[in-house]
Amino acid sequence: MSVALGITRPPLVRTIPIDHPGDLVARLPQAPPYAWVHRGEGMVAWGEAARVDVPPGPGRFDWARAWLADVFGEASVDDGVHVPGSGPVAFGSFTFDPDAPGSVLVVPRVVLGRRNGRAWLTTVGEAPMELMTPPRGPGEIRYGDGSLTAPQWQHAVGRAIGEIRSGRLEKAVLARDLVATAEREIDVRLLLRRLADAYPDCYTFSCAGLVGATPELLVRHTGQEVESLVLAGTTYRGPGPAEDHAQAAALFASRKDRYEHACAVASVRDTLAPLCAELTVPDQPELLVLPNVQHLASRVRGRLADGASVLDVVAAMHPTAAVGGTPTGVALEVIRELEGMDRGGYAGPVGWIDGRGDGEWGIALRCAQIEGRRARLFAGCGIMGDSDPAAELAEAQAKFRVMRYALEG
Ligand SMILES: C=C(O[C@H]1C=CC=C(C(=O)O)[C@@H]1O)C(=O)O
Repeated sequence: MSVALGITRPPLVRTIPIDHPGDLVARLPQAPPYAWVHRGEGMVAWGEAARVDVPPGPGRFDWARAWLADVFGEASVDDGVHVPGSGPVAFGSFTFDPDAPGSVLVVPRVVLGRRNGRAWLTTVGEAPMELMTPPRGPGEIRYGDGSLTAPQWQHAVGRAIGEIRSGRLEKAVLARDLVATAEREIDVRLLLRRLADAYPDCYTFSCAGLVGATPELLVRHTGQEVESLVLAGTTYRGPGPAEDHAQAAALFASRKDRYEHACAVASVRDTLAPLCAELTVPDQPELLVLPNVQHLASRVRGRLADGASVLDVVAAMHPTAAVGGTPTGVALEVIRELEGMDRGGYAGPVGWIDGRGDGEWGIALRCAQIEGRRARLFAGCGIMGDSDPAAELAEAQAKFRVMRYALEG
């Protein structure tokens, strides 16, 4: 199963402390970038020491774990920093649908990281020379419908509402896609720059062409500690603080949004509880205010009962009700029946894992799959029995704003 590319064996993975790397995103050379950045900290990476397409199917996380054990296991590691993210690291993106192709793991050749003010540089084998050209804008962007037009999607939402009212399920998250075509090849570094600057409270990510700024942390794993930020229930930003406040108050008072949120929290609680010796789930959600929308948010914290890695936890948690629905199995059937598209990596787990099993994985939201001059943008909404299709469409448009801004500036 060994797939390391062009690296002498055993590959030497060396991590050294470094002084002030400055802005992480600004240090990316002209190579397909890997990134996980939150409030200026995290990691950026480039080059591919090893890469694998994870075979689709129900055993994909087990397969990924075995691959990682092989690749990390054969490395000779000299880690002078010893923090989560130092030493060998893999970035990964898993498709939403376990049966869809497109899940990938990559061990970059060079990683630049910063955590709690400490910075490091990891190299696998000889660090490649890379061009430090400034990113160029993509020029004019044209948008077209993806799998469904807006009216078709509203119709699908209406059908989901019918299924919910008939008692088949309680909640389904329906998404749609838009296709953007740029004048010139899209330089992902520019998108990362804009996302990290405009959405510092989100996790700006890039992995194998999947790029976005997600507010939803599926799981952070540090030693035995795990943390998840559950989001569901959305309203708009007002034009000023008073309107913002009124929108937020209406969100907290909305039965539909509170129940939608409760479903998402329950799905996370129920999957984490058997893995954890301790688990804290807040009674009430808090408010997460982002530049485009406001969300109901619950921070769930736990202490793992045994030595599960972050990927074990990801495998147990995906898909949460924030992107699938309740009950999960029926929601996935309804999504397949009504959405009319393959979600690809959208709403799937995206993040990184290190050799100790620590890592951070988000749910790939507010994102696009980039290929050359083309970007496929995704946005979805939690549908409940009392949802209004027009309001859900407007919510999806607000969520698209993140990637539209990344492309257009
Ligand atoms: C499915 C998405 O958002 C989820 C996360 C937060 C709030 C959501 C909502 O209110 O519908 C969704 O559950 C998306 O952004 O594509």
